[in-house]
Formats: sequence, structure tokens, C-alpha cells
Amino acid sequence: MPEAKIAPSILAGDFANLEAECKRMMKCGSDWLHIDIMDGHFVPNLTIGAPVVTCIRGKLPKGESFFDCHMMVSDPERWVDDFAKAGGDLYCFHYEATTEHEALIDKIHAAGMRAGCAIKPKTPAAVVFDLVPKLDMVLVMTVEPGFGGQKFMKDCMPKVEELRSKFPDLDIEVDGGLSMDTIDIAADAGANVIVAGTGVFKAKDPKEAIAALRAAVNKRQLK
Ligand SMILES: O=C(CO)[C@@H](O)[C@H](O)COP(=O)(O)O
Ligand SMILES: [Fe+2]
Repeated sequence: MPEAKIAPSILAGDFANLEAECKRMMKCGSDWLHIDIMDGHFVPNLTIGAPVVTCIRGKLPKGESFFDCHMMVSDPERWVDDFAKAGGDLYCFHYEATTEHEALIDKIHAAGMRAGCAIKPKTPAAVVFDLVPKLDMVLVMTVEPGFGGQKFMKDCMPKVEELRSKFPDLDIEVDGGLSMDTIDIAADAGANVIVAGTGVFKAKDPKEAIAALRAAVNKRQLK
């Protein structure tokens, strides 16, 4: 299993102080910053677009911080070049949002980003099997996408187990409701990239929370 990566979701941070919030998470030991892009169409919520990511990137140089862009958008092809220019490192589109998966992955790679594919709770893991050789990451959603602060859906874990047993070296991300109460279940299933919004930003000590999430994933790797 690849190494643990902890990716705080800045959706749970203070949007009026994004620079400070991102830097705070980096100081607290985060590996990646998870940036939730919602278009009010693919999901019933609106967040930010490439102009805001460009501004954050201006404050956090490329190479020093990794932007994991979770694209909850219809027509994901449309934003690839904008997010590459904005400084995105990984462009994770939703399987459900397109029919041209391979072409989209090629486009993301041609733009210089890693390519991820996310599946919603009701989408079976098998849809991505043939895409995995081209993908850098699969994201198994553990809530219905659209909002932070929802309850972790344990019934998505068989999909993580299925993916991990078929693809031992794949980065498998889980997103939604991850905290110290749920991390062991996700880590045992085989997830190694952990998104946590509420679980980190609202923790008494975010640094401790990030370290504890990482320790839980690493403990599973030793089993
Ligand atoms: O993509 C999403 C929600 O759609 C997530 O990234 C959430 O923002 C994670 O927040 P918590 O569930 O950890 O509070
Ligand atoms: Fe997300």
C-alpha cells in the first residue's frame, strides 16, 4: 500500500482567510491540501473556481504544497486547462460527470496534472477498474458530495477493499466524515489518502489530529 497522505479539506476552513488557513494546515503537517470545487449543478452547492485557486497558489509556491482539486462539476473537461494554469497538482473528476473518461485523463495529463477519478456512494468500484492503469488516484466518496460535515458512510468500505485487493499500489482516497472515530475503518479497508475537513479544522489540536490520522493509516500498513 502506498504511503499515507493526509489532505485537510479547506472547505471547513475560514474562506475569508484562505492563505492563512492553507499555511496553517501545512504547518500542522498536512501532506496535501484538498480543494473542493462545486458548480451548483453537479452538486447542490457552490464554492470556488480557478481564480481563487490562482490566488492561493500565489501565496503557496508550487512544489511546497500539493493542491488536490476535487472537481464536483458537470462537464469536467471544461476546466482542465484553467486549473492547470491556476496551479492545481491533481485534477480529480467525477466518473458520473462524463462519458469520455480516457480522453479526459489524457487531457489532464497533457496539461501537466495528476488525474484522479471519484465515485459517488452509489457508483460501483468496478466502473474504474479499466481506467486504473491510466489513473493516479481513485477517490471513493464516503458521503454524498456537496457538503462538509456529513456522516461517514461505512457501507462504502467494501469498494475500498475491492480496489485495494486488485490494486495494491494505487492511491485510494476517502472523503467525507473522516475523523478519529472513523479512520480505523477506512484504513483497515485500505485507504491511504485521507481527506478530513471537520475532523481536522474543528479538532482541538489540528496538528495532533493530522498526526493521529497518519498513524492510523501507517499502523494498518504494518499489519
Ligand atoms: O467533497 C467533500 C464534500 O462534498 C468533502 O471534501 C468535504 O468537504 C469533507 O468534509 P468533512 O466531511 O471532512 O467535514
Ligand atoms: Fe472533497
